[in-house]
Amino acid sequence: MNIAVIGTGYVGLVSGVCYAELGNHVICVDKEKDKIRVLQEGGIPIYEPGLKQLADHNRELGRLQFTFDTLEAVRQSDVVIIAVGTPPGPRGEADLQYIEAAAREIGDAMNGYKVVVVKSTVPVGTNEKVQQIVRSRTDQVFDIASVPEFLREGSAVRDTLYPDRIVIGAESPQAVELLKQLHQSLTPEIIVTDIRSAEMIKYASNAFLATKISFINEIANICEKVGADVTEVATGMGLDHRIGPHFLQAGIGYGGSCFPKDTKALIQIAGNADYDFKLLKSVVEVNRQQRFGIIDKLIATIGPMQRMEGKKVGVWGLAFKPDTDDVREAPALDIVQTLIEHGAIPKVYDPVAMDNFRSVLDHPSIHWCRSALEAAEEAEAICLLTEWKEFKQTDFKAVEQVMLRPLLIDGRNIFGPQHFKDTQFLYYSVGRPAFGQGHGAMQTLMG
Ligand SMILES: NC(=O)c1ccc[n+]([C@@H]2O[C@H](COP(=O)([O-])OP(=O)(O)OC[C@H]3O[C@@H](n4cnc5c(N)ncnc54)[C@H](O)[C@@H]3O)[C@@H](O)[C@H]2O)c1
Ligand SMILES: O=c1ccn([C@@H]2O[C@H](COP(=O)(O)OP(=O)(O)O[C@H]3O[C@H](CO)[C@@H](O)[C@H](O)[C@H]3O)[C@@H](O)[C@H]2O)c(=O)[nH]1
Repeated sequence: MNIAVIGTGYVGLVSGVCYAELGNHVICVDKEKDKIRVLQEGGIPIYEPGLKQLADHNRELGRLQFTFDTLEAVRQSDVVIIAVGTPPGPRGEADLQYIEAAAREIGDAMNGYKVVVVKSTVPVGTNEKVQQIVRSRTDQVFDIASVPEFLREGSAVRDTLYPDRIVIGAESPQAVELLKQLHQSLTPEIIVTDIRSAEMIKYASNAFLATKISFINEIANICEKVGADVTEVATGMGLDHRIGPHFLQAGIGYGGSCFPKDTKALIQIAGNADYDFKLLKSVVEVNRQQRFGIIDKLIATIGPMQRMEGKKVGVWGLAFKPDTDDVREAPALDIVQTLIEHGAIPKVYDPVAMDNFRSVLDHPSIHWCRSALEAAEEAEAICLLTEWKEFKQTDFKAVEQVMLRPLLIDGRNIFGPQHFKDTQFLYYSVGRPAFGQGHGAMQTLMG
């Protein structure tokens, strides 16, 4: 099949590469010329494990191309996939300007029957809007379909090649048939729905996962007060098949380009339909507060924020999750900002997200470090915000030597007591008892 993908970001690029891997001819389009130039020269503009090898392989086979010429790409294709961004507008609603522009460009390029697929996450009714826009600019016959994307950054290639399910929202049997053919080798779990339900499945899935995270984070907060361990609680809950073990990892809450924006967009979608989505509003509020639990623990150990002036605090991890360079809505942005506001000196380190972080939050107080150890030097505390594998292998005896005070506040619960048994470390995490020297401090925290 000949496929054009409009928008070569995290979703468009991974999807394009994977569709090529299935044997299709794919041409990926983007407006950002620098991005396309990097891709045309054999590079990959994002950090995503396994993507470069797969892209190289398909480039060599001549099945994968990159262009900024939408007209040319659409004309060569039977299926046109829209994967542009749908960022949050001022009230949290999805901003559809990129979707609408892409629809206009596709309409202008139509030269025969095509299926136009919306893969971007869009509010219910958007596919109909795309259909109207394309229709208003061409007499050619075409069909529209919603095929929402469920990949996660950091495991995007695997998620795309081995998805739990494919959702096809379409009315036309011809479009359904073509899209079933395109996806049939990926999974037997292909569900065909009406377009509006497909659009809703995406938001409902993300909102549900976000709810699980905020739920376990509230349980963690209660565990801290009553002296229970949230990791034991989550294990015990997760063994019930009706609950399942996934997305019960307590910590500083969810970030990223999807959960924060999609939960707020669904609240707006509900509001526009005159429905007050109270549960989801609480999920968002719990998540907003959760990241500041790190700051509360710093205060409980180092002292009030007024006393943070000039104190160095190591920050391990800036990306919103490991194995990505994406910092969109990363908890680290709020935490580093709060440290700066109180006069502290954040010494930050991330294996891949340093440049992206600096492009969003640059400040003279921030020390940009080349290693986790450098970020720990002369620090009063380390805040671990992203569970990168390299942090799990830390030699804490070496880290202890370079810190002013061996204190680790782990926002992702990645360590156990054995990591600190031969050290002077005081260790805090989320929803678990403290280990090490400072049990007294934990009692203070628990009030
Ligand atoms: N990032 C994820 O993990 C993920 C997963 C599932 C779904 N989604 C959804 O997929 C969509 C895309 O997300 P993303 O993270 O890939 O966004 P992104 O910002 O990484 O990429 C979007 C790309 O579209 C390009 N673009 C915008 N208008 C264009 C146009 N008219 N023609 C060509 N290119 C254009 C931009 O330059 C950008 O490179 C969003 O709706 C998002 O909610 C994202
Ligand atoms: O138990 C958990 C699981 C995740 N997280 C956090 O939740 C956020 C999102 O993580 P994850 O879902 O793994 O990454 P995303 O790439 O944001 O993927 C989500 O958002 C995508 C965009 O819509 C969807 O396609 C995916 O299905 C959905 O999982 C990250 O900050 C994680 O640290 C937790 O705090 N606890």
